[in-house]
Amino acid sequence: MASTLKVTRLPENASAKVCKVALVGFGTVGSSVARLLASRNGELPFQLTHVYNRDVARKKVDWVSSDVQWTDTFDDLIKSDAEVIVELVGGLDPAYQWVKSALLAGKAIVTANKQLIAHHGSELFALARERDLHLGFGACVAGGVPVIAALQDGLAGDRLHKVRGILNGTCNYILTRIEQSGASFADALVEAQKAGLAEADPTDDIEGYDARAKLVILSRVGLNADVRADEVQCRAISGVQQIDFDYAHQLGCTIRQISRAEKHGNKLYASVEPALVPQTEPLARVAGSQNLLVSTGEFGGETVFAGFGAGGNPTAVAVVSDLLHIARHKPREYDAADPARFAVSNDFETPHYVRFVIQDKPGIIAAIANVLSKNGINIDSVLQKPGCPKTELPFVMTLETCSAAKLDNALAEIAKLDFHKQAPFCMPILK
Ligand SMILES: NC(=O)C1=CN([C@@H]2O[C@H](COP(=O)(O)OP(=O)(O)OC[C@H]3O[C@@H](n4cnc5c(N)ncnc54)[C@H](OP(=O)(O)O)[C@@H]3O)[C@@H](O)[C@H]2O)C=CC1
Ligand SMILES: N[C@@H](CC=O)C(=O)O
Repeated sequence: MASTLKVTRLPENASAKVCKVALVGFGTVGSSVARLLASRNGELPFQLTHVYNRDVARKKVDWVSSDVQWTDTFDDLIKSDAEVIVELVGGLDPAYQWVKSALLAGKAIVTANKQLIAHHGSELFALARERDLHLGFGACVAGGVPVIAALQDGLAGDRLHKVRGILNGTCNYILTRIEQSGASFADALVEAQKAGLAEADPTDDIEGYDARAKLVILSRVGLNADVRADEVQCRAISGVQQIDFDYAHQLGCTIRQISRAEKHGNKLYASVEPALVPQTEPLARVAGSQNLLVSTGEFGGETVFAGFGAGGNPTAVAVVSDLLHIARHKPREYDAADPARFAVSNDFETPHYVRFVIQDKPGIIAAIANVLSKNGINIDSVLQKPGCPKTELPFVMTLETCSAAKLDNALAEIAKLDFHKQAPFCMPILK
């Protein structure tokens, strides 16, 4: 059956049909949305009516139409005739209260706030549904890459059971800068902040909380699994050192922050952590602030989505696309069915990479091997770069497939041995 393509054109007197939009937050994304709307003035059916920000006077710019009202009183928006409130402030407080009060006042919402949707999505979707209002959140995951729409609509015909991806542009930027030019972690983070990629508090990026919120949203939308963010284990990328890239390359791999969720029976296996990725995988070729998501379905197999996952302009595209969706469509049910509650585990079975930094002496490998073997874990290889100082010697063991929980137990015991100069650093190796 041929599929149909609906082409929407604005009528000549488009102003009669414009949708009034108020922006909440005029930072990286908010100002990029305003810029995009100004640049496409006349092409898009929107009129920007308000810009809200704290201490708004310092935010004013001359390229925004003089009709726009700049305010630092949120209530002005609630009382206004704006039909859509675009929340681009971030965080839970006061964004949650603002979005809720806007829905209660009959305003549609578009947000890029993944923490808000991960933590309060169920309640806000229910409220929007009850009031027949849109709640667009396409910008919450993967910036300009339309993964929410793709999982929700494009792949709705499949039964998805796994999503795996690079969901944080800041971490990917930092890791590729360390890998490609030997930049320090701190310098690469400052660059990511200057480029408008990082969260207001970059701990969210580095510790994995940003990617975790995105994974929770994807689990809900793609896997129909309802899990809480605090149930998903995160490990920071700050433990990754230049030497890990050297060893990873020797193993035919690179290192990326990987977010993954897999349904097995009534359990959702989920984690966000740095991992070794074989160079042959599409995930290994993702550079800078790009994101990539691989979804796996029972019928359609693997589907890959990639593009810029952070930054003002790509995210503004996702926001404006949600606005267009609102302008073009009636509100619709977000969930075909409410997602089911899943127990969460991080106990993936994978091969692992463990880096030790030790004060050298005889018997170290034997001592480590002894603990591993007691825990039923098999060593695959031992790598040691020549020429490192014996007083602070880094070497790596790769381990055959074993449970993450079993390895954690073994490493807790190994960490008590007396030769460590740094705590052992462990990453899964993706299969
Ligand atoms: N940057 C990106 O690449 C992406 C960001 N997002 C999400 O978009 C949202 C906005 O991010 P981004 O634009 O980068 O963040 P910014 O920090 O650049 O912008 C946030 C804006 O909101 C204002 N603001 C923050 N808190 C308050 C408050 N309590 N009252 C009034 N104004 C407030 C800030 O004002 P002030 O200047 O005073 O701090 C700032 O202008 C976040 O939810 C983020 O996770 C999503 C995808 C990509
Ligand atoms: N800080 C986030 C911004 C986009 O969501 C990231 O780096 O991916």
